[in-house]
Amino acid sequence: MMPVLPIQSIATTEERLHLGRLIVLTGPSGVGKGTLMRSLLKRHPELYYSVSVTTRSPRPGEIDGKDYYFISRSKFEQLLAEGEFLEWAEFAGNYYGTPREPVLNQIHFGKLVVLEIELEGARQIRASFPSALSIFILPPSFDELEKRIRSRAQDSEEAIARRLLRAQEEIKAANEFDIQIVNDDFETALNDIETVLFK
Ligand SMILES: Nc1nc2c(ncn2[C@@H]2O[C@H](COP(=O)(O)OP(=O)(O)O)[C@@H](O)[C@H]2O)c(=O)[nH]1
Ligand SMILES: Nc1ncnc2c1ncn2[C@@H]1O[C@H](COP(=O)(O)OP(=O)(O)O)[C@@H](O)[C@H]1O
Repeated sequence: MMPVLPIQSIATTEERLHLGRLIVLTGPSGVGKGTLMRSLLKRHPELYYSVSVTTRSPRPGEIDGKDYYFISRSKFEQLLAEGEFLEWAEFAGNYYGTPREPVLNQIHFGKLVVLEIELEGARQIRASFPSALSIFILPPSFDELEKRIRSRAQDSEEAIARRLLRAQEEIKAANEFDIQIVNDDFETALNDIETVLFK
């Protein structure tokens, strides 16, 4: 049997990353990142989706440990101080972060790891891991983006307004990322992502 070594003793963070691949999916809130991600995972169960930590309250139907790890602000700040996040950001009044170790371990074992994160976090990943592949999802129009956020009907009017304001800024950053995909027709966008990842 192969001896099981702690990952930390095998390689540095950057060396570990070169053994697998890190994919970043970003774009404004409501553009369809989560829906695309769920379909992608159904079609490709071999992908590893990194479950984020957040201080936002769970929405109806969301499951702790599956959609997010829901934690308090003070716990988040403690984890942050302990260096437990690969990246993190404050978005619409809440903290979000990617747990470091599970992601690095999966990459080390050769998995394709996918992060679905907002702009600031995506920028941090680009800066710390230049070998990561980043995909920016664009809406067909701003009006359509607003419709999608409203149709979800799970956020307060204030939260919707904050997301829309932020979305305008985020869309301007699309060109910073390796690939831009417009999520107009859902199947087409999903196929485009698959082409980037697997072909
Ligand atoms: N930086 C960062 N952003 C995250 C993380 N997890 C989720 N997000 C982003 O935070 C934003 C808000 O997420 P959420 O509250 O679930 O709302 P929704 O994506 O609009 O449904 C989205 O743009 C997510 O992609 C994370 O770990 N780090
Ligand atoms: N291509 C599409 N056409 C129409 N509606 C879409 C499309 N993609 C996603 N949606 C819808 O838009 C809303 C926001 O999608 P969601 O995945 O929650 O976005 P995000 O994770 O980027 O915030 C959902 O109601 C979803 O069903």
